[in-house]
Amino acid sequence: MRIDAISIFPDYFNVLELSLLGKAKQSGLIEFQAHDLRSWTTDKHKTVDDSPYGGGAGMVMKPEPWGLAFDDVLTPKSTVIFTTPAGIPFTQKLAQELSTREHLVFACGRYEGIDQRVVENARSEVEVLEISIGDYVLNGGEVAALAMLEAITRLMPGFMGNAESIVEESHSDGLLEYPSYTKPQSWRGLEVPEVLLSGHHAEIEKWRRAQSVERTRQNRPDLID
Ligand SMILES: Nc1c(O)cccc1[N+](=O)[O-]
Repeated sequence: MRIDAISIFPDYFNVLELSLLGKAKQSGLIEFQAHDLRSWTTDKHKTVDDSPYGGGAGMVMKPEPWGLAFDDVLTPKSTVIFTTPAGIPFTQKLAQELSTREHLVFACGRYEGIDQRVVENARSEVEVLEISIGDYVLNGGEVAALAMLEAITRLMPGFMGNAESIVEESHSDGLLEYPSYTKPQSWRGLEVPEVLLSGHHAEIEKWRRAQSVERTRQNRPDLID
């Protein structure tokens, strides 16, 4: 998979070198490049924003630099992801779907967002998704892109050393993950649940399933229809 990220703060993505993603890049599983949107400005001040039509607070990202950036970066097989609070919810299911795409382009807005014509223009050429990671306010789309990048790339075949580890995770089966324990067996007077020491795999699976359902009921009743 090829992944590009376009931002006025491309250094945000340097952190990817530290993680498994760095190894995936080295192994050739993923090609990643972050781009500075200002590379596509044409004035000496490298202007990327202007005041909003219709008035209102803040500034809006101008369409021209984005259009020139997409002209250079997009291919017919690209999927453009605008990270925005106004987007569809990012879910494990969506991460799974996006993990099979050939080329992802993350468009990271700042200020009050990107001129909507940038989305419309891109949509006339390639697949475009406006995606949100949650109902809270960030200063820009870079952090959201990093979260999505991690959730998507770790699902790619060959990315995680132990493929099983991505099977039993929260949200992989619509439920939250069961609680986990490791050595020591007793810690500050707190014991590991007996069933986990029994070696009885059927009973352990039954207990874990019940724990997942109970944890989901407590923390995410919306996931249980
Ligand atoms: N929530 C938010 C934001 O405030 C700014 C950019 C992207 C997002 N998001 O993806 O959720």
